[in-house]
Order: sequence, then C-alpha cells, then structure tokens
Amino acid sequence: MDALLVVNAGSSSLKFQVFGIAGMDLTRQIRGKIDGIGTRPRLQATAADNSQLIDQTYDAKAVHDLPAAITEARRWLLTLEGFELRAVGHRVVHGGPDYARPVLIDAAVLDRLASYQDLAPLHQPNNLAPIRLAMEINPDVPQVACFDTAFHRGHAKHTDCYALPQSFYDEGVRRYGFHGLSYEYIAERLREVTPQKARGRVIVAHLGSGASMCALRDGRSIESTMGFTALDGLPMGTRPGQLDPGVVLYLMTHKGMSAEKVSDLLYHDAGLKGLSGLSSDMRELLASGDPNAALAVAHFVYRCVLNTGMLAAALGGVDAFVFTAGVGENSAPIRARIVEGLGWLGAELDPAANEAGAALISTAKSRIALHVIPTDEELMIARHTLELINAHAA
Ligand SMILES: Nc1ncnc2c1ncn2[C@@H]1O[C@H](COP(=O)(O)OP(=O)(O)O)[C@@H](O)[C@H]1O
Ligand SMILES: CC(=O)OP(=O)(O)O
Ligand SMILES: [Mg+2]
Repeated sequence: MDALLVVNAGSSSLKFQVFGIAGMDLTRQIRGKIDGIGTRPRLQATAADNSQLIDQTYDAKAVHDLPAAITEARRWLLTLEGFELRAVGHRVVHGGPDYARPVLIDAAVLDRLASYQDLAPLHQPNNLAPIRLAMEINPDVPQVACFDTAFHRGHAKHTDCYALPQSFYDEGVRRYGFHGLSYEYIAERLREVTPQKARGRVIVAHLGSGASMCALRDGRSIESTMGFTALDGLPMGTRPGQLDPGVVLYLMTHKGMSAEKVSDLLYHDAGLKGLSGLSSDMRELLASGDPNAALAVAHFVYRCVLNTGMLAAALGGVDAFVFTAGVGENSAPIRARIVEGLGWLGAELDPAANEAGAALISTAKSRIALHVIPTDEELMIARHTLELINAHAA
C-alpha cells in the first residue's frame, strides 16, 4: 500500500505514525513512540485495530538521546512489510520568520532550517537528522516540514514583539510560540466536541516534557506562553520557563559561565529536573516522597495557574480550558491541582470524571468547561504533508 511516514521528535520522546494514502484519504496503519528517552526508554507500537505490535523497554543508557531513539525506531520500521513509502512528513520545531506554513524540503530549505538550530537546540538537530537520513537513503521520496511556530504566526505585532529596538524584530527576534501542531489539532477537535465553545475563548494547556499554553479565539491562536525559543513560559522537564534575563547576565558575569554552559543549564538541567534535583519525569516526582519533588510539582502547578491568568486576560475571559499532552492527558492529580487554582475563574472539577480520565471533567455548574483531549500532532503533519505533495503533483 502507498504509505506516508510521520516523524515527531520531542524533548523526551520520538513519535511516529504510518498512514496508508489514496488520493486525499489517510488511514492510520501504525502508531508508535519511544518515550522516556534517557530516563526509562520504551518502544511501543500499535496497529490500526489497536493491537500491539511491539512493547520493548531499554536500559536508560542504551537509548540515552534522540539520535539513539531514531536508530532504534528505524531498525524496527525496516522490519515492516507491505508499505511503499511515498512521502515523509516531519515536525520541525522552529520555522523562524520565514515559514508560516508547511514546506516541501529541498537542500536550500534544509540549510535555512539548520540556521535556526541555535534557537531550538533540544529539538531542531533531532528534527533535521531524520530529514538528512531520508534524503540520503530515498532521495526521490518527497519530504515535508511542518512547524510548531506556524499556527501562531497570525499574532498581532504588539503581542509578538519584545520591547527592544525594532531592528531586532525585523531580523526575527520575536515571540513565536511553539506546540502549534498540537494546538491546531485541538482547535479542530474542539469544533467537533463542542462547536459553540470552539468559537469562543479557549485556553489549551499542552503539558508534556515541553509545556506551554495557548489562547484560542474562534479556533485561532492569539497568544502563547512561549516566545523566541521554547525556553519561555511554563517550567518544563528540563527547562526553567519564564526567567528574568538578569539571571543569565548574572551567570555569565558573576559565575563566569560561557554561553554554552548557560545553554546547557537552561535546556538540560533546569525545570523539574533542576529544581527537584531528582527527575525531569512528572511520574517519578509524583511517586516520590522527597520534599524537593513536592516543591517542583507545586512550582509547576503554580506557574500553570499564573499563566492561565495571563491568557485569560489576553482573551478577556474564558469559555473552556483543555488539558493535553503527556502530563495533561494522563495525570489526574496534576489536573485536579491546576483546576483548584482556577476556582477564581469559576472552574469546578468533577473529581470522579477526572479520576476516570473522562473527556469532560467539569461539573454542570462550572463556569468554564474543562476538557481532556489527547493531542495528535502526527495526524496534523500527515494532513499537511498529503496536501502539499498532492498540490505539487497536480
Ligand atoms: N500518568 C502520568 N502522570 C504524570 N505524568 C505523566 C504521565 N504519563 C506521562 N507523563 C509525563 O508526560 C511527559 C511526556 O509527555 P509528552 O507530551 O510525550 O512529551 P514530549 O513530546 O515533550 O516528549 C513525561 O515527561 C512524563 O513525565
Ligand atoms: C517545543 C517543545 O517543547 O516540544 P516538546 O514538548 O515536544 O519537547
Ligand atoms: Mg511533544
């Protein structure tokens, strides 16, 4: 069967899906991921009927980074039979000022995307490595890059500028926002789940290893907690979230840290991992009795509540709130604690629905609807990829 492969390299996971394609039709054939990279790596994949194809765990050292995960996933994908690869769609985290929509990749595009590497060091190299590999192995198979930044590119200038001389804005120093493929998918799902609310004011909390929130008005992004890079906003697995730039100056001038050392700290050793001194993985922190784990969790919840206030102000009120991504989809205790902090907005949790992992977790009395919607960045990438390759072939 003609097939489309989708690759999504995140900060702690490599997700992939294989779709059968016929004209504009997509049928999901395989859904897979390696998660817990560097902590407790696990490769899982399921077929279209949800039957399990593989479930394998690895020693943390065996799959310690994304390149190692790419090698493992590729090894397994090559064992599959019956698929004729027609295109590959990739998540690329940073599209810079140049790309406001998905693009067919050629050598010039690849060079341009590589020039944003410093702006997303945790992701961009891992997004580009499989593109280079596929170009070498299958030079005739078209590849499409789909950007985390694209969905936010309609933000008004007074919201996506920094208060710096405008020459910086002109050269691309802007608040881009990320996780856009996830928000685009959620905006589409909301139109099916709750069409009336989808036209209103919605805050989506994408809480994974990387975490951000997005303000949607009538399904379009108007604000994000992330900025020029994926360091800003909420605390994350290994990134601090919002940080006074004075801290960076202090580290460089008072502690003599090089730019490289600061970058290492901010991308790899901060966030839940840095603050707890224990783990970047929310599951491990919730299971731990250590007071530093409790501190990191309390900080995460507090910053989620604080940032909700900011986005509520941007929207002028809130009609619905959506939890998604690894933590948002799976952790009832974190959802409960965030909702508790949103009581001032009139949010009221239905604890039984929350514990049961229901799609709607608010009470009938709640002033805002609280939803849990599993994200599907890979489906968004597949749709964009198919659209582009069909347009190109026409
Ligand atoms: N049941 C759970 N409870 C708490 N956290 C969870 C649970 N399941 C997954 N997670 C968290 O979700 C994170 C991964 O989310 P994901 O969206 O896949 O991240 P990314 O795409 O950024 O790699 C992990 O760091 C893990 O801590
Ligand atoms: C942009 C970003 O932080 O992505 P992820 O959550 O997949 O690491
Ligand atoms: Mg992710």
